[in-house]
Amino acid sequence: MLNLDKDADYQLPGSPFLQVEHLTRVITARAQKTTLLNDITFTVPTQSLFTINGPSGSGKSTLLNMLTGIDRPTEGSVIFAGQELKAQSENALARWRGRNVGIIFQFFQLIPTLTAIENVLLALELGGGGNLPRQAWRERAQICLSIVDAGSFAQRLPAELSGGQQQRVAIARALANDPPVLITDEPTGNLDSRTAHAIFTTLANLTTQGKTVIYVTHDPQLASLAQARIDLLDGQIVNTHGTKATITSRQEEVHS
Ligand SMILES: Nc1ncnc2c1ncn2[C@@H]1O[C@H](COP(=O)(O)OP(=O)(O)OP(=O)(O)O)[C@@H](O)[C@H]1O
Repeated sequence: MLNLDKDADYQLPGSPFLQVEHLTRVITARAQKTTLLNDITFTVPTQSLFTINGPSGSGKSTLLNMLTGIDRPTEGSVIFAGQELKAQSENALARWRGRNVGIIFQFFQLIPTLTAIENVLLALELGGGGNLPRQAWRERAQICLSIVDAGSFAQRLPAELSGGQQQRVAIARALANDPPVLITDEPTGNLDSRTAHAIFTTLANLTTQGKTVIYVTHDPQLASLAQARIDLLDGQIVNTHGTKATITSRQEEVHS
């Protein structure tokens, strides 16, 4: 199990929270090899909002699955708060994910028969309650909803909420166990542009509360609002901003 050391250097804003080194993912099917990711190297600064941007098919989801330990690299490594992910067993990775990573999806994936606060409480139940005693969970769930301006929706079912409101509840759910990092896959892809910007701002504000947010999007305009980002194309990094990364196609180190 990965235990985060609250005093370690990676907790300082701007230091690397996540390091991805020479990551390659190759799939072999019927004797044919397909390279989905090719020699990806970058770092995500602690307490930043970091975007991974690229068009459909560029490798964003493949990369996310490596960052969350759902899939394993063919070569290279993912170093999360100083510890390499692939060194752990599947069970240990699943437990680690439950405690350390809040995941937010494009289609919210709230349980339709549970109210907003019950959805957050379920995350506490599944994630062990973030080291809080059970009697403190309801208060914690309400705080998480309030942090993302969803406190007044606590007793509503998902069907009684707009898309943006549902996504706020989903962010509250991701915060429930107080993970240091939130990973979001096209969280605004299903929302109109005004709501998308509001959700982006909400996620960006969480960096001031100690969270590192990794935000995957195909929207270059939203991506450009982030403090740091990489742009992917055909499984390679083609552009980078605000972080140390290697542009694969040119094979050069960039410090910006
Ligand atoms: N299991 C697989 N077998 C073969 N090819 C795959 C597999 N998974 C993904 N791919 C291919 O790898 C490339 C990257 O896919 P990926 O889903 O990571 O892209 P993406 O940027 O997330 O796209 P989108 O924005 O449409 O979700 C695509 O060309 C896809 O067809």
